[in-house]
Amino acid sequence: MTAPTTLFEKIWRQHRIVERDDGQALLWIDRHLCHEGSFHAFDKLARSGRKVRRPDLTFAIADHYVPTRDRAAGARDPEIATMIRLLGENAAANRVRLFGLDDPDQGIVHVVAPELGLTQPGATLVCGDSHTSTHGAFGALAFGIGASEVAHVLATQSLWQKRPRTLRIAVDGRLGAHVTAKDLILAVIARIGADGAAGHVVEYAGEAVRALSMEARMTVCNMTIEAGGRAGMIAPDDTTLNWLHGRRYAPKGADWDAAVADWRGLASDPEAAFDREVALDAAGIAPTVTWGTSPEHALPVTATVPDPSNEPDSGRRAALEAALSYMELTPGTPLVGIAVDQVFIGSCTNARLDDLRAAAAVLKDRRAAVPVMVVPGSSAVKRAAEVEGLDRVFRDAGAEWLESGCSMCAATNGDMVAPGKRCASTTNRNFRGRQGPGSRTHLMSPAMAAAAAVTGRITDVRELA
Ligand SMILES: CC(C)[C@H](C(=O)O)[C@@H](O)C(=O)O
Ligand code: SF4
Repeated sequence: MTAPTTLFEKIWRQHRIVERDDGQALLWIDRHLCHEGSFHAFDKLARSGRKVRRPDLTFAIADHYVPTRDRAAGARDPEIATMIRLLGENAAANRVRLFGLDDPDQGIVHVVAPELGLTQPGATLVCGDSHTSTHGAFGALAFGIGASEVAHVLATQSLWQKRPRTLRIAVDGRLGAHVTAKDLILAVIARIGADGAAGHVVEYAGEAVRALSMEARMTVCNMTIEAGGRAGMIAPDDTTLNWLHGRRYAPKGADWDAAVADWRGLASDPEAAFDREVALDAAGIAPTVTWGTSPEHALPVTATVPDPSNEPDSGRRAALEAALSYMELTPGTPLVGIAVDQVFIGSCTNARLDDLRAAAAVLKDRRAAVPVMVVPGSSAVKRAAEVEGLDRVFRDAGAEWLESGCSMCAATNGDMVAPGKRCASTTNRNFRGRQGPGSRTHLMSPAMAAAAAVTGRITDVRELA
């Protein structure tokens, strides 16, 4: 009898080329995704006279710098245009498949790779981007890496990694009406803290997680990094296999059957031990929004802005005070009713088809009271949404329907929230200045962001008449 093992351990062992006594292992990497930020690594590779070792396992996708308006004109800002051009040049020089600005499959790397079937159960997948944790939703071991690691993977298709610890987060019971994966993960982060999963690979389990769609699972795994986690993962099941079947890069025919036979074994054994376990009750989770400048500053929308004077630890008290002052909020103010200047529906967290459907369901036959940008997660999501008429719903509500990319999530392409303005956003980070210098961000689900659009205030979508 072999000892019971976790899903993480199974993938780790299958990819380990060597493991040293200090816990560092050299891992084989099945998929490497690159966006515009990878130019440093390509430079390093070129300077050492090397080429990409496995161009067939490397994919380049333009997302952070792409314009969301008037795309045919390209990026106007020369520095931004250079970033997009460099990705294309580096991909071409290394015979790497590029999904560039004009590609019908362009989109945010963490939306596009799953859509194309590049993300597969049991695989190791890396990208020079922290939200690579998204891909763990398929039962892959997927994590973000730094620039020198990107260069290492480009050159060798392998990577040294320190063995992480394991944390299982079990969410049992059922989520209530209008309570989504975004609320679930914000509630998790509020509970364990922005560094609560540091050094750990998180496996999400439990009835509420099993009930989530693939899109929703990606939302959960995406934000694992906001709890400091190395990676997030969910064991593959019928939901995963049904979603993946028939996608462009998914195995076909007999290869599919063989892959499925392997993937069916990818679950933590019932007796497998985790370094830590956390349990939550889904029924206790309300629509959740952030009030501060860290994703852990999240509360049920029915709550009030916290009072730092209740915090006994002086360091933490000062941090809360600073967050409130940046956000220009007063302790005790109900979250419901806080006026927002604009709404952003987009990002690798919440701009898949399901997310756009949820936002459109709220905006249907209503008008937005504030400016709203809707940026689909990929060009394919955009087309699919248009087939369903979601673009009409958004436009009729007065929202802008734009081209896919990271856009106002990190404001790298120039789409920004103006200083001092408050944005209800479906993104994953509410750091100071994240959506532009001086911007104020409230994270929430697509349905909640749509509700905020309708009233111009933070609104409990369950109460929207
Ligand atoms: C630019 C990129 C490296 C960065 C990340 O690592 O996540 C970005 O995608 C973000 O969301 O902040
Ligand atoms: S959408 Fe936002 S979080 Fe996702 S990769 Fe782009 S900038 Fe990062």
